[in-house]
Amino acid sequence: MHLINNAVIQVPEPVNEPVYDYAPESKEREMIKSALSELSEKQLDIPLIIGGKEVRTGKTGEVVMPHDHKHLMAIYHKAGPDEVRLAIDTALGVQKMWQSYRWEERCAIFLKAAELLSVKYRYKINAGSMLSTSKNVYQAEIDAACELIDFLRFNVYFAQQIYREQPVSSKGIWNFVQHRPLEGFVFAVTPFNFTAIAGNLPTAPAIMGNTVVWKPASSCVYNPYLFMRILEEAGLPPGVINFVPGSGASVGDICLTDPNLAGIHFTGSTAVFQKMWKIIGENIESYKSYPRIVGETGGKDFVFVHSSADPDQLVTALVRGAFEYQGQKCSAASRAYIPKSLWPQTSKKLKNEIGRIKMGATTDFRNFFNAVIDKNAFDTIKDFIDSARKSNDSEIIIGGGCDDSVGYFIEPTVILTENPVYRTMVEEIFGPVLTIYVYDDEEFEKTLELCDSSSAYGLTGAIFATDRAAVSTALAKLEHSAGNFYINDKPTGAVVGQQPFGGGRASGTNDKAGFYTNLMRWVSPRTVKESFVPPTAFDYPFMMDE
Ligand SMILES: NC(=O)c1ccc[n+]([C@@H]2O[C@H](COP(=O)([O-])OP(=O)(O)OC[C@H]3O[C@@H](n4cnc5c(N)ncnc54)[C@H](O)[C@@H]3O)[C@@H](O)[C@H]2O)c1
Ligand SMILES: N[C@@H](CCC=O)C(=O)O
Repeated sequence: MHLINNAVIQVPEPVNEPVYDYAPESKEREMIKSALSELSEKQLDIPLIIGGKEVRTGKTGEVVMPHDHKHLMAIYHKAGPDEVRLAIDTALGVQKMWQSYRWEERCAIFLKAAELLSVKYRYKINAGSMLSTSKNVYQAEIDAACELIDFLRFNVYFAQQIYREQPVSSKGIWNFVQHRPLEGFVFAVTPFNFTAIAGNLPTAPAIMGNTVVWKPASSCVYNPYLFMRILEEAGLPPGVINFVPGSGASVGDICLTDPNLAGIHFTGSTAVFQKMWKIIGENIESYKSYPRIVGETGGKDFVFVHSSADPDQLVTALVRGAFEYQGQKCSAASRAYIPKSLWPQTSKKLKNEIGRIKMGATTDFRNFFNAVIDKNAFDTIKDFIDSARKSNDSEIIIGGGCDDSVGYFIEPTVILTENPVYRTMVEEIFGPVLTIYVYDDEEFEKTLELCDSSSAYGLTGAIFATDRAAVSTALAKLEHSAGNFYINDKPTGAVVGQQPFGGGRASGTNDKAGFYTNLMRWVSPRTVKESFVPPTAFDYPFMMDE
């Protein structure tokens, strides 16, 4: 029995989790160092978790440190068809049980998980992120600890907001809307680059009462597994979220063609999302209800500069926006439009600043810059750099070096092009490569139009200008170019509850992660009308005898 009765309960007002700075001599620095040593020394054997039970298939993959790829951190078991079917059946089997929980009771579990992350597991999850995905301590802190905590606390709050929003009732009747979970299971498919996103995609539907099959990215299994254990410790009943690492297509094809598929919650590349959507389209007659399709995908994020911009602010934003986490953020600045008048001082300062970046392992806290995620990413990014080196359209003006002998290291790289549709100006690279196009100052508006039309994506973008009219023009001309638009700020680093995140065009369905609009996708509202004193005859008054 799950009953909290005789109380209108309110979830705590969320505030963003404070970000620790890990300064030398600080307590948190000491704690993270000790978590790093502990995790470096131990090898995990990561099972699937289905219905709360560990499942080991013997078909395994490896988790290595990207900045030291000979260092094995874990092996993980991969799901085969039988395990995927078991995970689906389990999710379906516990649906009634999970839906019998009052929403406040569900929320308590996720609030507890947030608190566990904040106080008990903060250093462990950050160390996991630093070692298994090569994030420096600050990047790990803002993601694996703070953003994930924020997702949990804010989503619970938004769930309450959704449940509270009710229609009016006229005299003699009482109307209400019940936000039912979806019928069937939700398939959560998560990317490698954010522990927070990996944690949010299965938990957002679960907060709204759904049960989930969760497939983490093969290059990011370690932290999702740690988080799965935290959810269990927080009291998540077995089977509500089923953790099934494995190959994308082999897990995906079974889940996507199951008649009980109620929705997909995806973040990853545009190509994979489009493939999934096609499979759903091809099978549309077979589902019990129309699957909700929610996907946040790739980007070709821009920094657009007006001649009135402050060069110091601009260069800092370019360095952070393009090169934090080695450019492996969907929001990373990967193309910039700079007016001729500002180019000489901007290019000089950019070279100086990038020259100060230290690259290496995440365990050395002086390194701003670490490795890219894996061999595939290394090869793809290197290929873009090699082809830019050969092309007549482009010139590598900073960086370009690649070395995978110890870790997957690619230098922060800047390409200059005179061709505004050169491939690195329009295609997503997902690595530390920024391409710059220098335009004539008087062609500001024309170049804004070019920025808007030249790439298929619409995720993030920024305008740098001190002239207010220029800001207004950019806001208007670039209205559909970015779902997250920044004025005099880098295009990365959205904070849950402050800048709801997501983009349109080829960048996704723009349901905005960490906002009530996303949670609305995981419910199917039922409207109920009760008549207190129903009429007892059909006649209208005008039909009465005079
Ligand atoms: N818009 C956003 O909010 C956002 C956030 C983070 C990352 N991203 C995007 O994610 C990409 C990088 O992440 P990635 O390399 O993990 O992306 P990816 O598309 O390679 O993989 C994402 C997930 O899809 C799975 N997958 C692959 N093929 C599949 C298939 N056929 N069926 C089902 N699942 C399949 C993968 O195993 C992984 O779990 C970039 O394009 C980036 O822009 C977008
Ligand atoms: N929300 C993050 C990006 C997530 C994608 O990788 C940001 O705003 O930088």
